[in-house]
Amino acid sequence: MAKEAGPDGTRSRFGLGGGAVEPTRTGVRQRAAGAADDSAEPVPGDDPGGEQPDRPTTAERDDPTARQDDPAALPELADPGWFHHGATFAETSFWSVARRLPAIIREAVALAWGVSRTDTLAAIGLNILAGIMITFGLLATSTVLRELFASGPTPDRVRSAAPGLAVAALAVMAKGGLTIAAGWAQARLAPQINYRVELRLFEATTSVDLAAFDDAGFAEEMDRARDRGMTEAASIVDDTVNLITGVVGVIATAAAVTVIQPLLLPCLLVAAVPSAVTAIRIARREYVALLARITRRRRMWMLATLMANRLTAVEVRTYQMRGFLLGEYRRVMTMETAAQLRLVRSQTSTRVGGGSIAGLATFAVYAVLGWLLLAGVVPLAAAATAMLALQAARTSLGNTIHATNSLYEDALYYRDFLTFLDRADSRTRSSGGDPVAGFEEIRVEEVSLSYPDTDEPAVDQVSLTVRRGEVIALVGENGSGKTTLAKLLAGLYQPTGGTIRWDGVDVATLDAGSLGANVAVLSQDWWRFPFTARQNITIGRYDRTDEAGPTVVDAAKAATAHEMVTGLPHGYDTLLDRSFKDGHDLSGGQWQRLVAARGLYRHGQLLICDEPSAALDARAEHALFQRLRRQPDRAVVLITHRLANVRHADRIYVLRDGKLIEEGTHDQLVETGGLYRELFELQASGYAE
Ligand SMILES: Nc1ncnc2c1ncn2[C@@H]1O[C@H](COP(=O)(O)OP(=O)(O)OP(=O)(O)O)[C@@H](O)[C@H]1O
Repeated sequence: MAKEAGPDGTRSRFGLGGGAVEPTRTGVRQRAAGAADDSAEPVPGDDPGGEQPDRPTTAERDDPTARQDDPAALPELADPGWFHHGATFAETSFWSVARRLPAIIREAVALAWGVSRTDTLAAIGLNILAGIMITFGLLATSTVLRELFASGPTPDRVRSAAPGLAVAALAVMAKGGLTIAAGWAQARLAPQINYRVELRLFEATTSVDLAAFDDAGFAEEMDRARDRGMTEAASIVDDTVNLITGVVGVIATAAAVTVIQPLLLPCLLVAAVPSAVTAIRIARREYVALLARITRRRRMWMLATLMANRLTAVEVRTYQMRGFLLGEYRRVMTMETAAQLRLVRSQTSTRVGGGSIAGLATFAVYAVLGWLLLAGVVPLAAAATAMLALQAARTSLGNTIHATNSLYEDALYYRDFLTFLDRADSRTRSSGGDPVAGFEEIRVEEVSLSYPDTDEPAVDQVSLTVRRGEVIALVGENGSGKTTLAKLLAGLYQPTGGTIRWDGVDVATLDAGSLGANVAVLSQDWWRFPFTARQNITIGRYDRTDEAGPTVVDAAKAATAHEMVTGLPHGYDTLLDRSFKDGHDLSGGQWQRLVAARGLYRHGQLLICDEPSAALDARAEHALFQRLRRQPDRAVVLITHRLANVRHADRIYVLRDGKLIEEGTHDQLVETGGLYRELFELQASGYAE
């Protein structure tokens, strides 16, 4: 564990904290003085290079600045989330790899078969044929040597060796040609697999329930699947073909060796085992180390994105955050680099140990061969061919071990991808349920929602009614639950309590897709989609073919975006992304007009507007709210802190701490007195003064 001074010259926690540095079976862990012994916590398997996250002491947790200057002290990174992967450690032993290998190979072949049968057959079949050529070549070489070492005049010996020589040359040529053809098929598989797998990942990420994104574990798994898991699909197929090629090579040479001298076969195996064990240990360490470092790596990516991003560039400069961000980055990097150095050190010692044993084994093999030669058990020509065969076998064995090693390692990452897909599937609402064409009335009955890992519900037993043709408003202070309630109404979240009914039918029994098709949301957290202005408006109904709903221009006009868009260099076809050539950007308010146009173009029967005018100027805001007035064919749910805009709502619901505390028209609520009146008068007083 690194104990040296940090980049800013301060001493590490181990020098300052007064706690004991506690060696564990798996490395070194800090035990703070007076802190409870945490040795009861699970310490998974064999940790490469002592990869244990440091945990903050109670005092450090209470005072986040306590370890501020300490490069090894990153309390936020001490999240022991990776302990959840404890089971993985148990599954990475040598024997469990050996047991899992057939299943991995089956999976890889099925993956390849799924994208192209021809290429799969060619990649495997041609490599097997190439292997057979090795046996032919070796046996022909043996014949050639036997003829050459025979007694008689040289020209006669050469003449007798010529047919064998021709067969050996043909075998080499055939092997070369077959290997190239197999390589072509193998190379063709990779892009096809990548295409299939990437598509599968994004099909999953775009279909999971929104709630999954509130779960940090899910986000981490998604990052792991994207970062490594997804890209390993093509690798495991590649590794499998290489493994098959290697095994075929070993069998081919073993067959030749058996013909020459069967006693040499066990020697081959003895020489292979140490290398195989070493390679698998190294792969295992690498993977386990990555698991342990994943939180830190995500933190680094996040910081890297903040420092190299056009969207954050302004704030980074205006708040002069450069020093802070670089400091944070250095702190994480210091830990990350130390972890990598520890890994490299432990990998090297494993390699040294394994390499020495492998060297001894090879020496033993050559000694046995020499003894057989001296004892006259094998003639010279056979011994010479055996040397060649052993050399070829060693190469094939080396390739086999390398392929096994890569296959095993890549399969661990690929399993992350598969695990993520399973997790995503379990968090995706299954399609089905009754289709829904619209509604007359939506009833929210005693609905609650608690976010994961929170104590208080964000929405707490709320009941309300939205009817077609009405405008209702949700009002309340920050964090009172308005947006959460709106997301529940939009079907983006499933209530953790209570029921939402569309015309008396529980939405849980309705088809989620057709329910969503009736909803349009002008979200508070809108995104600047890097497409053209037209696409930015139509993206919410990109496949609309009928005349239902406004045209692009009508929607843009209603949102006071039309003139702004026509003023762009290419009008509606202007690309709104400055990071591409001819790309353009808009002001915050201009973007919000476009977002409003997007919502109006979508033409949902239920239109939810969450702070739709926060960035709009007075004229644009006025125009937008005129448009959001009562319309017979749809219901509008308005969320805004500008209470003047909700005066005309049919009903105003006032929320506090997730609970519904007031309900009525503007006049009724002002008349009754309460939070609404207080907030309204506060705003009105600003204008009156
Ligand atoms: N994704 C989330 N995960 C966990 N808690 C959340 C999440 N989103 C919101 N919350 C919490 O739920 C509560 C209600 O948040 P919500 O966004 O619904 O409030 P709001 O009334 O819309 O606030 P504002 O007026 O600031 O937009 C808050 O305490 C907030 O911290």
